[in-house]
Amino acid sequence: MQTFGGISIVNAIPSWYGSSMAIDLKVNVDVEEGHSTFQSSLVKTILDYFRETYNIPELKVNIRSEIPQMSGLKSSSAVSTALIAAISEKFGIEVDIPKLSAILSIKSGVSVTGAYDDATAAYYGGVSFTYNKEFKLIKMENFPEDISILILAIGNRPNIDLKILKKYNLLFEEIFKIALRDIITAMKLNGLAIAEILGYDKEPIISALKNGAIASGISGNGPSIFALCKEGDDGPIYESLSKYGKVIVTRAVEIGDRYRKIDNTR
Ligand SMILES: Nc1ncnc2c1ncn2[C@@H]1O[C@H](COP(=O)(O)OP(=O)(O)O)[C@@H](O)[C@H]1O
Ligand SMILES: O=C(O)C1=C[C@@H](OP(=O)(O)O)[C@@H](O)[C@H](O)C1
Repeated sequence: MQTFGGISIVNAIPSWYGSSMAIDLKVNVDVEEGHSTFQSSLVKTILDYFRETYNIPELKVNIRSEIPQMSGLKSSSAVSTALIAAISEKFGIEVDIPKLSAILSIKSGVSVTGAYDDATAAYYGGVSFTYNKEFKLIKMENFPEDISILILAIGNRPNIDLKILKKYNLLFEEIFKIALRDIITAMKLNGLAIAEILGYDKEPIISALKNGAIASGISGNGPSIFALCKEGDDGPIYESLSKYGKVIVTRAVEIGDRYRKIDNTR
């Protein structure tokens, strides 16, 4: 089963309201009967849930991922929705895939709110707007087509105290309201606020903005940085971000792209 990584529009930790967009970094997960030697805490929690609830046999899990881990690019939600989808398809079990992903992400300790915003975007594609406290999908829409997305992909997030974000609930609830009508302004405000609050180096962000980015900031809890620009304007931004590390140029994934790709192979 294929799902997608993503970048943040609004981080859901402060106010439970979150928004995330799917990008073209793919995760593919398949399962077969057998035994896995190593399982991350997230994978183990999902397998245990299905064994205990539906009495399925032991499974070997094969994960192929283009998403750097511990980087704020939604690796955990992409892996968890893809694994839940692969298991439910193999055994004909009907579940709400993004909701179960959120519940088991909290249980396994990899997520604070369950990241239902990330799970819906990872699974359906497009841009999600959610209220994670109630696993409520407020709306989904597509990202503007003529925007390029650059990512300074930085992995191995340092140990940061995420509880501090809760103090800023009113600010992020306001950013979420802005996101409902203006995704790009909200991404910029959210990305800058997260950088300030969590104490990340703002130099690459400032440099991207000076070189023509219409928005730049931290994705998720960081440390990865995104920059957006009009298609064709990416050259100077790419150069400026490259001074700090590996830059990925990617595109937004539209709602239902996964199904269109499957259809194309027929
Ligand atoms: N490619 C992967 N394979 C197995 N488990 C993964 C993978 N990516 C994420 N996870 C699980 O999710 C947890 C959190 O991953 P992380 O990369 O921090 O996610 P995010 O970028 O969504 O914050 C990891 O500690 C691991 O348990
Ligand atoms: O743990 C959580 O509930 C969340 C973690 C963040 O994402 P990352 O895990 O990608 O940092 C955030 O953007 C998301 O809205 C909610």
